Amino acid sequence: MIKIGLLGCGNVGRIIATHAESIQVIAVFDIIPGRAEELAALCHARPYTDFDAFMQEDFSIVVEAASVDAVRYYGEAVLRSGRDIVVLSGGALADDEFRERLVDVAREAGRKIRIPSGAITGLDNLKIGQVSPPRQLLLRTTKPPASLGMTATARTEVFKGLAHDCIKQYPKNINVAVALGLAAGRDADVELWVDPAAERNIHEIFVEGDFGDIYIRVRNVPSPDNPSTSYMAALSILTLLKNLENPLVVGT
Ligand SMILES: NC(=O)C1=CN([C@@H]2O[C@H](COP(=O)(O)OP(=O)(O)OC[C@H]3O[C@@H](n4cnc5c(N)ncnc54)[C@H](OP(=O)(O)O)[C@@H]3O)[C@@H](O)[C@H]2O)C=CC1
Ligand SMILES: O=C([O-])CC(=O)C(=O)O
Repeated sequence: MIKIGLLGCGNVGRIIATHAESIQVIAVFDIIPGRAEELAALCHARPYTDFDAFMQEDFSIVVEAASVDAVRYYGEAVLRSGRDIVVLSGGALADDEFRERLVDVAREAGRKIRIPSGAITGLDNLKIGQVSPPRQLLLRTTKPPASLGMTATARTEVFKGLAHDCIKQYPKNINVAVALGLAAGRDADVELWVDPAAERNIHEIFVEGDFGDIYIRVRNVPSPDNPSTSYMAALSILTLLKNLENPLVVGT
């Protein structure tokens, strides 16, 4: 069974801890002591609020479900310790300098940085963009206003521009756009909308290239404890972990 260290004991952390069937959560880390203790009790792990102490535990992979800042603070140390890292807050990698350094560290350490598909689908074959760059790569995301901590009486566009700029303004809401760009090999265009009539987090992906064109619409159920995070994101991590040691690899 894969032994994991869980970095972040919020909404996604809780779902992972309560569905840990093909994995063993050894240790959990959060800046808030009560959250770490509560989650540790759920999955019989040990709780930590001190990162260095957390890293002394016996796990082979760290699952980050915390924040863009957490990836920046701890990503390098995880890789240098000889562990892989699953990064859900992939927005951290929108910063070219940081991403290149992290990839260099991973290469030197012989480890992997794994970006799950998270709250969208289609990342597998969007990687064809690395071979044949797409002419269009657009993510249109629509969320209930409360997800972004705002109120609105009508459908409103709150951001239009590039993913690497959008993530600076909305680090808890648009990690998906950065993942999309990392897969396709170019920064994605983003439209971020709030809609008081929206009951789901909707991600629409538009791609056009030499291969033809793609339209994907994902209508995600918000997570029980954090409406800005779709439930699919936690399922995506659980699936990634379940397949880590499977010799049969499906998808590009
Ligand atoms: N790529 C994708 O498709 C998706 C990415 N995400 C991202 O995944 C992450 C986790 O989501 P979710 O579980 O819903 O978020 P939550 O806010 O519910 O949980 C995150 C937890 O991590 C803690 N935390 C934040 N920063 C640090 C840090 N530096 N060190 C230790 N603990 C920290 C938070 O504490 P505090 O509350 O005090 O900040 C909180 O307890 C978010 O960044 C989210 O944006 C989510 C969905 C999809
Ligand atoms: O990408 C993110 O940060 C979160 C998101 O949009 C979702 O969960 O639907």
